[in-house]
Parts: sequence; C-alpha cells; structure tokens
Amino acid sequence: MESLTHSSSFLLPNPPVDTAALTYVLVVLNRDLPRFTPLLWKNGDFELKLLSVLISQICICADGGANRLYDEMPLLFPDETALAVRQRYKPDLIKGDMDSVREEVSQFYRALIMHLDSSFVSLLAEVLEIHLGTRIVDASDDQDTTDLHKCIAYIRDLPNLENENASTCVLVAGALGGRFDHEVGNINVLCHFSSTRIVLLSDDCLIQLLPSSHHHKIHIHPTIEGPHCGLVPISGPSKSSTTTGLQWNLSDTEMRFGGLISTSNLVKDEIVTVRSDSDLLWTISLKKIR
Ligand SMILES: Nc1ncnc2c1ncn2[C@@H]1O[C@H](COP(=O)(O)OP(=O)(O)OP(=O)(O)O)[C@@H](O)[C@H]1O
Ligand SMILES: Cc1ncc(C[n+]2csc(CCO)c2C)c(N)n1
Repeated sequence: MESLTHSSSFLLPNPPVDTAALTYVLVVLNRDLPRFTPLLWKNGDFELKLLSVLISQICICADGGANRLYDEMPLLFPDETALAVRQRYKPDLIKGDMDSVREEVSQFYRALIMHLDSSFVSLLAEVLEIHLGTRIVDASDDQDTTDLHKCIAYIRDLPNLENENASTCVLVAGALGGRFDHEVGNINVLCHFSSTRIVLLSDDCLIQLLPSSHHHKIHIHPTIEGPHCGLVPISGPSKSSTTTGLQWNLSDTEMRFGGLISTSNLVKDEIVTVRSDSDLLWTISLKKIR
C-alpha cells in the first residue's frame, strides 16, 4: 500500500522548500480568523500574488468568510491602514449561498483591483488579461450543501488543478469553534472529498482525514504543534489500527464510537505513522506562540 506524507510546515514562519511540493489553496470560513492566517497567504505580496495566479495558488471566502477577512485581517496589522491590509489580502473568489456576506464587503472586493506599483506586473496583467477583482459566485440555489462544500467542489473542478488532486492541499481557516452543526458539517466535507487533501484549522488545533486507502507518515513540528493529539474512526468502526510515535500507540487495535477512540493522546516522536482499515481523523493541538 502506498504511503502519504503529511506536514504542517505551512504554519512555519519560514517554511522549508519541500512545502512547495504542494499547491496550497486557502478557504476562509465565517468563524474567528486564526491569527496565523497571513502566514497561509503565501501570496500576500502582490507581485508574488500575480505570479501565483499563474501557479494556481488562490484564496476563496465561503460566503460570510469574506466578512471575517474584511473585519479581522486589519486587526492583525494595527500599524497599517485597513485599506492597505484589505488590498493586500484580497480573495480571488467569494462563493456560497450569500446569506451572510455583507453587501458592502462583496462590493468592496468585487471593485478592488489590486494596487500595482510595478510596471512589469501591470504590463503582464494587461497582456494576460488577468482580471484582478474578486469573483462572486452566488450558489443560493443549492440549499443541501454547505458553503465550504461548494468551495471545495469549485477547487476540485478547477481546470488547472484537476489532474493534481494529490498535490493540492486545501487549508481551511476558521473551521472550528462556535456552532457544533457547522463543525460537524466541516468534518463531513473531509469525508465527502476524501481524496482531496484538506486541513481544517483554528487557532487551537488542526484536523485532517487519513484515508484507509493509504498508510500515513506525519511529520511533527514541535515548535508549532502538539503534544496533544487524537485519532478518531470517523466513518464507522475500525477493526485494526496501528501507530508509532505516540505516547499510547495502537497495535492492531479496534476503535469505535461507544468503545475505544484515541483522544488525549500525546505525540512522542517527530514522525508519527498510522495505518488503519478505516478512515481516521487526525487531530493535533496548535501552539499559541508562533
Ligand atoms: N461557528 C462555526 N464553526 C465552524 N464553521 C463555521 C461556523 N460558522 C460558519 N462556519 C463555516 O463557514 C461557512 C460559511 O458560513 P456562513 O455563516 O456564511 O454559512 P451559512 O450558510 O450562512 O450558515 P447558516 O445559514 O447555517 O447560519 C459555513 O459553510 C461553515 O463551513
Ligand atoms: C436534511 C437537511 N437538513 C438541513 C438542510 C439545510 N441545509 C443544509 S446545507 C444548507 C446550506 C447552508 O449554506 C442548508 C440550508 C437540508 N437541506 N437538508
């Protein structure tokens, strides 16, 4: 069976080069904006941003997630004007049923053409006819899937990412805390799009799916994450799960809700390995100091 490698190196202030092996897409949800969100925005610099349009790194707001970006991103940069911050962190797309995003916010981003200082960049944009204002996609006709689901479906179907599902990683900011129905809905999105790498993030922890189709090798970065972690059989009972690198390892162990699930575990090594006959959620705490 093939092995998948996982790493939270996207949260490091200076990510190692191997982070670039994945194409990251950021989705901002309608929940407190994690304070590390600017770090996830590899393309916060507008020149890089333009280049990154060409390599498909994008930021999408799920409906009311745009309000969070508009209201809360400037608070993370108290020495700058709100306008300067909003210009730098402009979403490429706002998608959802549009019952939460405020009109002034969608109007602001729709009209926002990135401020271009570099004549080379503006010329390139002109030649390539790149539209720099935010696209707004109203998907209010679908009341059966969540806004996050709609955003992931959009990413999965992007023509230039279609054949690169395995090397695309969607980082979802603001996925946890607050309403439990939303949290469960977000976890359900991990299960629905199980072949897409998706990481749910809050200030406190991250959650991702470890599909049973693969063995898993998780690189732990102790400066930013751990030690608390958990493994949860999310799609039904697991007859056999085996791990290394944890304080309480599983060894061909059965897990199910109502029986044993692995919560309040601790990472011990810098590499954790997991294999299971059932899809598991991996969760690890994130450190406050970053
Ligand atoms: N409290 C929360 N916890 C976790 N995720 C959330 C929370 N609130 C919103 N989200 C996420 O942000 C997305 C956009 O939120 P938004 O409030 O715009 O959704 P909504 O469709 O208006 O929700 P609802 O109509 O149920 O209030 C949701 O699809 C969900 O993924
Ligand atoms: C059985 C069932 N339960 C809840 C909803 C409602 N719902 C689920 S996702 C969504 C869109 C939220 O942006 C809405 C309104 C439904 N359709 N079917």
